Amino acid sequence: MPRVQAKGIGKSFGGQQVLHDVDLDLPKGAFMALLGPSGCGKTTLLRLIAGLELPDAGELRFDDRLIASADSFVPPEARDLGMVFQSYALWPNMTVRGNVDFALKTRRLPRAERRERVDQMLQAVGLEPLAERRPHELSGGQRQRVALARSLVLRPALLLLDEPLANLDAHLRHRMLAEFRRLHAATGTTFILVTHDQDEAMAVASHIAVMEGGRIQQVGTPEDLYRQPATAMVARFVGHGATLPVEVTARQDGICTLSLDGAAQKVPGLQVPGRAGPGPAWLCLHREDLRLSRGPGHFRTQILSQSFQHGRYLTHVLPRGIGTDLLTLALDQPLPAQDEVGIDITGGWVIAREGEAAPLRQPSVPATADADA
Ligand SMILES: Nc1ncnc2c1ncn2[C@@H]1O[C@H](COP(=O)(O)OP(=O)(O)OP(=O)(O)O)[C@@H](O)[C@H]1O
Repeated sequence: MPRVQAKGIGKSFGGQQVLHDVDLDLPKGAFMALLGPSGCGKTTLLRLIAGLELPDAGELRFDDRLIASADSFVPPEARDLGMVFQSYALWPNMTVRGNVDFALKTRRLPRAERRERVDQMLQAVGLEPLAERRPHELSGGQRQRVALARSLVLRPALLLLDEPLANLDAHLRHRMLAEFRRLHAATGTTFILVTHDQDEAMAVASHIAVMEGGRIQQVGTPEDLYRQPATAMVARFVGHGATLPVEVTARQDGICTLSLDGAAQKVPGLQVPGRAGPGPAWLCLHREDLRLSRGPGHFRTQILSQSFQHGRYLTHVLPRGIGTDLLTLALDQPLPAQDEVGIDITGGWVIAREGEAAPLRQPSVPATADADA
């Protein structure tokens, strides 16, 4: 279970730089999600870790071992890793058992040991009853489990998962996420999952690296990213957040005093935890930081739409004259669209506005509990 470290990784394709100075430090046994919008460089970073691409700059290490740099390269087959793709790439003419057994066979393991390992793996992913079926006789979720079993049967130190659930429906995705968590805990293998779906990343990962435009924006636990985003991009991307432009007037003991920055409304004297000193800042909000006010509230908003979900009315409102982000509240009652309502701010997190231009460079990743196990 290697610690995976990337330092200053750069990568271009035909003159287009797709990774810029990427630093990553992944503790042993972690479950990391590489999360970001389409085209931000997640798959390229994963392929570099796999050895399917070469970095133009920087270094990649597994523990203290140099795996790739401008002038050294350990080939994929010598990296002790498994990889699962969106397309499961199973052998269509082989049974489930045959697919899982195949790599062990090519490694010339004794028959009895192979049988035992395949049986264990099929049991672990719940495919024992389907062992003699061929891929075309399986559902998408079952095929995905064969692909997982086939990678894990080799007992790799590192498992790389590239959008492995993209072809599954929402129900199956949920079940497979639970399966990933269980297999991660049972095997102790370090997992790296590429996804553009923040709910998926939050559901499984012990650590998340948020990427945009080929750069790492922030690395941290799901809680870190949700409660203390480092940039406005992270604040908006993770946990369906929103940001309002504010002016911080003072900061003491981690509490910022601020006024909302709208032309139409000035709300001085709000106090919210955060990291920004005096000057322009973003107030990062989630729905639990907002409350419908009985009076004018901290600021006025216009109701744009409501939908009924999970027993509550999800209500999207547009602040009057403050920023451009829509805010979402979960209310117990329906309200007419176009109505103007006051909102109170009850929580949130404040970051400097220049934080957008200068993402955190050297993210520090707390070790997992079993990091050195
Ligand atoms: N082999 C290649 N040749 C040229 N350009 C490439 C190559 N691989 C990736 N790119 C470009 O690099 C950028 C990053 O691609 P990458 O696949 O890493 O993004 P991603 O974040 O995984 O996106 P998605 O979620 O859509 O898969 C994109 O602009 C893509 O077009």
